[in-house]
Amino acid sequence: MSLQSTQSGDGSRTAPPVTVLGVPFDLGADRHGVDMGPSAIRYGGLSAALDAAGVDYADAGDLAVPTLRTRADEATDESDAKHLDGVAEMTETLADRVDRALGEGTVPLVLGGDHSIAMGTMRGAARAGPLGVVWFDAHGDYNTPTSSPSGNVHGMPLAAAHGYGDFAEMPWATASNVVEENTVIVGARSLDRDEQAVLRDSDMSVFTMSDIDSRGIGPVVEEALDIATDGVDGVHVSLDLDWLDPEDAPGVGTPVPGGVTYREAHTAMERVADRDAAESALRSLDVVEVNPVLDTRNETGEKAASLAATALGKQIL
Ligand SMILES: NC(=[NH2+])NCCC[C@H](N)C(=O)O
Ligand SMILES: [Mn+2]
Ligand SMILES: [Mn+2]
Repeated sequence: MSLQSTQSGDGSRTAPPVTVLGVPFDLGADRHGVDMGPSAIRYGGLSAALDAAGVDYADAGDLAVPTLRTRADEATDESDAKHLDGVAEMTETLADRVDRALGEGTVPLVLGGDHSIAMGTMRGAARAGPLGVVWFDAHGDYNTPTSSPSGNVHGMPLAAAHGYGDFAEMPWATASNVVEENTVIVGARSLDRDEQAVLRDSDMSVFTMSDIDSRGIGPVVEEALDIATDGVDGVHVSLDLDWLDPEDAPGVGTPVPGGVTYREAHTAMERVADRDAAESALRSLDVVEVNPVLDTRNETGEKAASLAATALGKQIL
């Protein structure tokens, strides 16, 4: 199976094609509406942006996953993490679909949905071999059912992928080829107390907003990519739209003031694209947490579309 981009006869690089997968999933979060994220990103100009980037893509439509709406009549489960059975079903479905997209020689671009969908993307992508992760997020998403203050699984996907804590007993949730040393969180500014302790002691790297303030977005993302790609042959990039400042991206369920600007986010995605052009580093990408119900005229959906295209090579000139 070839995951690498191909080298054309004249020596120029041809980027691998992209499979767009919508995952209208919201069982990992409290705020209704994030299930409409894939529609909002598509309506926000995704295909035009990918065309402008010269990306060869196919939109595979939306995956069939359970949602708050389809489960409205069901009693909520009593566990510390809400809707874990629904998350398990989504994870399995998405992992298989991502695996298939990779097997076809494409890079999956997964549109969320709340951030728990990254469990499925990483589980699928990691089947192809050891995987680094760059997690652009206001949050650490390193809670467990025991430590979570909310019980919302969108605050847990990184811990789940690593099989950390309670997740050690949930093999369905883990992505065993995700390498902890190659896992990097960028732009964190809202960490729960237990998350702080775990992240400090772990082999992961965390660049906070204050690192970005003092060093600048470009150098921070370059170092994050160095760490994530070191010794592995692919990275998963996960872009939570709440990474951006709520002034720039209001359509998210858990906004945190003090985030990166839209321009800084583009710079970050440009660095991802540059690294991919040089090293074929990008195995998979997900763009999550866009909630059009909370948005202003689909501003966040449009920005998500544009940022995704930039990560896949769209340039200004
Ligand atoms: N992907 C996200 N937006 N996660 C938000 C998590 C918020 C908080 N840390 C929690 O566990 O509930
Ligand atoms: Mn997140
Ligand atoms: Mn977040």
